[in-house]
Amino acid sequence: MRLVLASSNAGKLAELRDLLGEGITLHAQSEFGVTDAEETGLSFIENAILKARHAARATGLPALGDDSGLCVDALGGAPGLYSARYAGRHGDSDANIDRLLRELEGIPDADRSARFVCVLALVRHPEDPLPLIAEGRWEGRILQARRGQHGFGYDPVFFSPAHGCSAAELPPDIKNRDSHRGRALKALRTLLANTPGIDT
Ligand SMILES: O=P(O)(O)OP(=O)(O)OP(=O)(O)OC[C@H]1O[C@@H](n2cnc3c(O)ncnc32)[C@H](O)[C@@H]1O
Ligand SMILES: [Mg+2]
Repeated sequence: MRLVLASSNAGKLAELRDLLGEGITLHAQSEFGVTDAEETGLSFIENAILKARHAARATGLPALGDDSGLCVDALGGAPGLYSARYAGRHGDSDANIDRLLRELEGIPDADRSARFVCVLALVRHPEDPLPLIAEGRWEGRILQARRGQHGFGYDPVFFSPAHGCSAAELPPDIKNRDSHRGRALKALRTLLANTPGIDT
């Protein structure tokens, strides 16, 4: 199955390519010159569907949208949907992390709980009335300072109690097994296996 990934995030593309494996050939939307969709949704689900439909329309291929983000309890769930542009410039992870650490200054570890959320939406064509939707979450807390070199985005400040380290200290295969994206993709694979008419 050929699929276009409705994302311009290289970190996501690398992880989803590893996770999808051989059955599915994943094309980055940039290969078709597709520009980013306007993320006007008020939920991760709406944005994931909107991105997938946009890429399916532009390429004529089935499309996979990934809308994800970091939700911090002490910030009422922020940065959430706005994780990519939390500091004002889209995709500037360093500035985003700096702002996050500033907002949490003085907050003790016990009150820095957070979770990563990833929603995947697969549409067979732009008007698909039944997109396949899968969600994954990863519970953790925000560190006081960056740790680790792996991954992307907020990984250096996301501490996973289940692993005893930050997401950026995890080797890619362990992160892919246990992360919000890994969990969402596992759920999507189950949906795909039980959906007639989609060959993977
Ligand atoms: O919309 P697309 O083109 O997919 O790319 P994007 O980077 O804008 O992606 P989102 O709108 O879904 O925003 C996701 C934000 O959450 C962050 N994020 C998502 N998954 C992450 C992960 O596994 N590790 C660290 N940060 C992550 C990422 O850095 C972005 O800042
Ligand atoms: Mg985005």
